[in-house]
Amino acid sequence: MNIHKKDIIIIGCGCIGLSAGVILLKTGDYNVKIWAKDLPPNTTSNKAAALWYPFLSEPLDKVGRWSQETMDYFKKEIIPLGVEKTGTLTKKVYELYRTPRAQLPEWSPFVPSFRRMKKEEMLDGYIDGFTVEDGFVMDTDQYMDWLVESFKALGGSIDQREVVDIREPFIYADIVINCSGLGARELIGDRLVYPSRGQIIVVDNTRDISLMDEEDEYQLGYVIPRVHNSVLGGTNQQHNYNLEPSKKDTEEILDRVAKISPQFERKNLKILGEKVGLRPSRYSIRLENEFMQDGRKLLVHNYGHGGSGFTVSWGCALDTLKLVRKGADKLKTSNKSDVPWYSLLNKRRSSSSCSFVND
Ligand SMILES: Cc1cc2nc3c(=O)[nH]c(=O)nc-3n(C[C@H](O)[C@H](O)[C@H](O)COP(=O)(O)OP(=O)(O)OC[C@H]3O[C@@H](n4cnc5c(N)ncnc54)[C@H](O)[C@@H]3O)c2cc1C
Ligand SMILES: CC(C)CC(=O)C(=O)O
Repeated sequence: MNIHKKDIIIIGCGCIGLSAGVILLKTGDYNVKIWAKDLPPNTTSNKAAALWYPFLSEPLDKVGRWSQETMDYFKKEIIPLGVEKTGTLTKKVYELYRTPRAQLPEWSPFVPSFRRMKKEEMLDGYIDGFTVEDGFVMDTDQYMDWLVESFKALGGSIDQREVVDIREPFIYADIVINCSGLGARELIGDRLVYPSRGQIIVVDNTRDISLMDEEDEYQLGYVIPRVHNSVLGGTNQQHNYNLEPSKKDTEEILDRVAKISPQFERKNLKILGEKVGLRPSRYSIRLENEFMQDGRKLLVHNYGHGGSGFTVSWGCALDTLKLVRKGADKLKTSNKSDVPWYSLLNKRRSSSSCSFVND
């Protein structure tokens, strides 16, 4: 531990916490520890498809910028390392519609390669669609393992521990980054974050393009070919905490992808497994500073990424670094005469729970 560097504790070891940790460590200015209740492969992140595609996350202008910054980061820092190392493949992304779409996705101006699909690219039964020529897809477990390895190689350390009181990590560090995903509901009492249950089916590899029929944002039909297998999806069931795969959902997903193209009919597929994850949904991704203990401690919130955690991860990590730099300069130094803050713990417990500021 280098005493000239500021200590930072990140709560959360999903794609958001790990990406933030890598960016902070790359500056050389911080000692960074991750504290997390669940580690890969037992995080929501590990249940993702995962495709670069902004989905179920707001605000769309910021999601557009974060998605483009993430795409740039993947192109410069991850794709060149090779698919064997990171499990990441560049992938054309197609979104198909059976009805005409007047409205382009609001994030599209931020993605130069975004365009409407040409007639000749359409599949039977579809009359409109969009494509992103330079998207990418990750074999999620392999990518998460690479993220953990990268974080540790930069000097980061990971403690598997649950944080019951948000004030606890501040005993050890003046700066804490809250990347707790859905856990923010309990950790800081943010009832605005809620689960959107997603179920996927892992199958033997299919044809080499990503296809999504998003006619209905709750009953999704998508096929995402990855390095070692393909993912079929999906569901979007709000406020549903069930982590067990549902037979009914599997059947309905198989029916939906069969409608995309006959090649995805059940008889042509070999099912390898099913996964369920609870997307940390929120009306708006929370990425902001909160000063604690009379301005002596800095809590940076980075949670609520819904269906886009991987798609915005590096853009949000770069903004987290900006927030840390901005916030650290404003921190009041604790002087000796101060009452040690943890002696307020009991007093504090009798007052209202941790408040949080809406965006
Ligand atoms: C089926 C499915 C498919 C998806 N597909 C895609 C996709 O194709 N592309 C895409 O971009 N996104 C996709 N997503 C969304 C993506 O998975 C999420 O947005 C992302 O995983 C959120 O990352 P996170 O790090 O915030 O959360 P998580 O991965 O849930 O990590 C949260 C971490 O915080 C820890 N934690 C929480 N509370 C506490 C506490 N009190 N104390 C200590 N630790 C705590 C947890 O243990 C965990 O380590 C998909 C999601 C699902 C479910
Ligand atoms: C292909 C994507 C729409 C999948 C996704 O982001 C999700 O299911 O959350």
